[in-house]
This record gives sequence, C-alpha cells and structure tokens, in this order.
Amino acid sequence: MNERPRESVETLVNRLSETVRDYPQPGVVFRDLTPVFADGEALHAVVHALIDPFQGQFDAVAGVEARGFLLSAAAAYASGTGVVTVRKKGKLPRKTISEDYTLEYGTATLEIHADDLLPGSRVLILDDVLATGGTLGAACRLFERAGVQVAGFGVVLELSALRGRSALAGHRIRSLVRE
Ligand SMILES: O=P(O)(O)OC[C@H]1O[C@H](OP(=O)(O)OP(=O)(O)O)[C@H](O)[C@@H]1O
Ligand SMILES: Nc1ncnc2[nH]cnc12
Repeated sequence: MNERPRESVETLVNRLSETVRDYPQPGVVFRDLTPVFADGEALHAVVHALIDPFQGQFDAVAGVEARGFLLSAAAAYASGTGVVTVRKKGKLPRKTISEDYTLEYGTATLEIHADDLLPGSRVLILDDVLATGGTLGAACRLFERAGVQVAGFGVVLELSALRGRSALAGHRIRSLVRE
C-alpha cells in the first residue's frame, strides 16, 4: 500500500490557489481560488469544512456573486438544504432589496429577492474570500432586513490584514485559511 497521505484542507487551498498582482487594479494582490474549485478533492474538502461546524443550524445556504455561487450550491446539496443567490445590482427579475457597499477595489450594490427565504428562517452565507468584509456585511444586512436570521459566514480564505472580521462583529465566521 503506497497511498499518499490525505492533504489537509488548508494544504489543498495553499497549494492550488493562485496570486495575481495588480488585478483588478494596480496595488491589489488578488487571490484566485478558482483552481481550488476546479479540483474535485479540494472542492469536496472545502465544502465539508465550511458546513460541518454549522450542521443543524441553517435552513438554506446563500452564495455571493460570483464565486460564492460555486460554493453555495455544492454546500446546499451536501447538507440537504436549498440555495439562494446574493447578486450584483440589476440581475434579479422580481421585487428586490438592495444594499450598497465598498470593497478593496471599489463600490457596488448587492441584491436579494425580498421573498427568497421565509422570515424567521436561518441562512448560512458563503463566499470565496473575506477581505474588508464590505461584501458579506451587505449580504448580512439584506437578509436581516428580510427577517432572515444569519446563522454565520463561511469563507475559504480570510485576508486578515483587511480586517473583514471586525466588519462582521457579532456573527460566527468560519474561515479555512487566514493570511
Ligand atoms: O471582503 P470584501 O472586501 O468585500 O471582498 C470580498 C469580495 O470580493 C470578491 O468579489 P468581487 O467583488 O471581486 O466579485 P466577483 O466574485 O463577481 O468577481 C470576493 O469574491 C468577495 O465576494
Ligand atoms: N485581494 C483579493 N483577492 C481576491 N478577492 C478579493 N476581494 C477583495 N479583495 C480581494
């Protein structure tokens, strides 16, 4: 038996993720996690590491456009719940709620459908990266305005220097790798 030892989720993320300097604008060191999601073993490990601490504590998973969608659909399927989208402005066809926010490289607006989830239900919000926390903070405000309880946040990578955790104070955050 010459099987390789299984890599930890942290090792998989560190080995497979890429770094792109000066993208999408000069001065930003962009961390690209798409190669992590392209690897079957890594995707499986990441999804389970994100949902396991929250099992039984959420009724639906929400993913933030765009890379959060990849995680949220897989996580919802693995946990037997439904999935909803948090989208950039102008993409949803029915009555929406909107929140403006700032992130490392600009400003934007996120939206959900006002009736995506029942008031009183619990949502786990997933994204690939936590940087300033502007994006997840806006997603949180959207669900809370809709009467939905935010069970917590899950991200693959937390860029600690950008202090996103402090923008989400009071909520449980599961990050798989911090740098
Ligand atoms: O913590 P923050 O400073 O808010 O940054 C984190 C957000 O930035 C990236 O998304 P981006 O806005 O680049 O959108 P995209 O996934 O549509 O490319 C990333 O996927 C997070 O959603
Ligand atoms: N440096 C970064 N890399 C990837 N996604 C980001 N979102 C905000 N800052 C980011």
